[in-house]
Amino acid sequence: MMEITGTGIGQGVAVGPVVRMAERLPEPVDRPSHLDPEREGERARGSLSVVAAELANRGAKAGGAAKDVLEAQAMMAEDPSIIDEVTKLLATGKTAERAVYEAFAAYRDLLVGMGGYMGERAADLDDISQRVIAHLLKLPAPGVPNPGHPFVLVARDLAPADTAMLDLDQVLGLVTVGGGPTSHTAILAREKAIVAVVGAADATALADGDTVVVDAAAGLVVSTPTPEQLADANARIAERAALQAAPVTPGALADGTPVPLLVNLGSAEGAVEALRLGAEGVGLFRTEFLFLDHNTAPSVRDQQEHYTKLLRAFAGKKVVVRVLDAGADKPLSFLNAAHEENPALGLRGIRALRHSEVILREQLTALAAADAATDAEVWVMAPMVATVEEARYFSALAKELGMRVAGVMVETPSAALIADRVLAACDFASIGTNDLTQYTMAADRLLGTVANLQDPWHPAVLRLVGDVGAAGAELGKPVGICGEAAADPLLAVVLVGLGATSLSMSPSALADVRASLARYSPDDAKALARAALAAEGAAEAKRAAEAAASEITASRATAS
Ligand SMILES: C=C(OP(=O)(O)O)C(=O)O
Ligand SMILES: [Mg+2]
Repeated sequence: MMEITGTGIGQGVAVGPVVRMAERLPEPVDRPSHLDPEREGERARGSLSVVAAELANRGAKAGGAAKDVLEAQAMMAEDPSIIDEVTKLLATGKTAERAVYEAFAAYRDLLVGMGGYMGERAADLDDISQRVIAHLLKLPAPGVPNPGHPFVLVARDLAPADTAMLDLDQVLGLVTVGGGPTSHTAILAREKAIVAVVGAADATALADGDTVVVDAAAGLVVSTPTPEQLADANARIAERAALQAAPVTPGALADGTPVPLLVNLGSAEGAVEALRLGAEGVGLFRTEFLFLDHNTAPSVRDQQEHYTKLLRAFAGKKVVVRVLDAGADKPLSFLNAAHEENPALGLRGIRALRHSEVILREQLTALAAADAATDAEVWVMAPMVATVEEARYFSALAKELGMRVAGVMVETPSAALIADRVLAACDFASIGTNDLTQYTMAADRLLGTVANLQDPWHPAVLRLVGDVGAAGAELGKPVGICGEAAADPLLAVVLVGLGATSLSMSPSALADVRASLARYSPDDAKALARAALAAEGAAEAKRAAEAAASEITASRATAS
């Protein structure tokens, strides 16, 4: 038995055999081959066609959009001009591995030079090149493995594209060595309800085939568990399944005070599942995920189409759309391609949009058009606001372009500290606890090494949330929470006690948070908030809230 600690994502538990993600291959050494070019040519062509067949096969199995992508990749692997280039390189005495590497690299540079749609295919070529070289070297193909049975994926880290493509029938759980709790890998894992532990530095010790229990609620990975641990994990899996099957009701405290439960979405695709789980609307639509792999600004028409699809799905419900949040962990080259030493403190969010106002205007125009054509209640908000002047600027522009309700995200300590003035300049605030924690604690949300500091339970963060809540109550303006903190069932109650009027989270967290809110009255929530606020640190705040919660439950048990 071995226990590995990390940051758990969500409350789930998974049990299964480990399959490790193969590391990226090193560049093949440029040394003369000891085979003749004909023999090397046979090796290269053989591996190219095996990889092409594999990709086509995977495409056929996957269906949908993945099928088109994989089939296009399969064709690239057997492109005659690539094979010609490889043959030419082999004639100079290179090995098949090196020739494949160089031919794909040259083709890749050509595509990058063309830019636009062609440029975007460069990463696909890298992937093929890696696969062919792996086949030549008889090594496992890099990327997400496909062992043909359900497994727990262990990886150094996962690209957002890899996370987005995971086959959830096969991947029971995810353990990454790197990554913080609010990295986008973690956010996507949460959105897809993958049981995950990230920032598990010692996960490098896990080997293929080891049975592990991934306990996200405890932030633990247990390898070769005891029979008792296994039985306990399986019982918890069954318990959670029962909770997920409980009836979906609107979010409310024990006395019936409504706390609307909204969802964070990155694309319209998640709408059906979110509604099934009881989403009362969308509290954060992250528009940048639609455009992360584009290197030009999306057209107004394309955007309008995306937004219309989303708004239609949520007809009659509130949908809060965030304008593009580029920079730092969400790079968008068309908004800011400049190198920055500290991108989290750089030209990002509303700052980048102001710098390229035409992109912001186009986005608001597309959104207003989608709003006019549908029946959802659309609110729009700006990310990374740090000044009252930015709030005023955004609100005025949004209204000028036809939006009815415009607000800001409170993600910087400055916006929280003068929330009364920020809120006076717009219609609502939505607290992004991921960035607010990053900036309050001065701890990069992408860095596993400082993950222990990225804890929204920290009383410094909670105090800022309380300040925003108080300003909202004073001005009669809504204060939502859309950072991952809202997905923690007990912290959600604390946030309501601090003045949050709605909570937005990944759909997979709705059932846990709904059940938790229903256990406490508004006064209870305030008591939990007071207990957490008075603590010394994050861990103490959590323990204080847990103690206050137990007391409330105990006093209720004696009263009844
Ligand atoms: C919700 C937030 O925005 P994102 O995670 O997309 O930066 C946040 O910062 O809490
Ligand atoms: Mg943010």
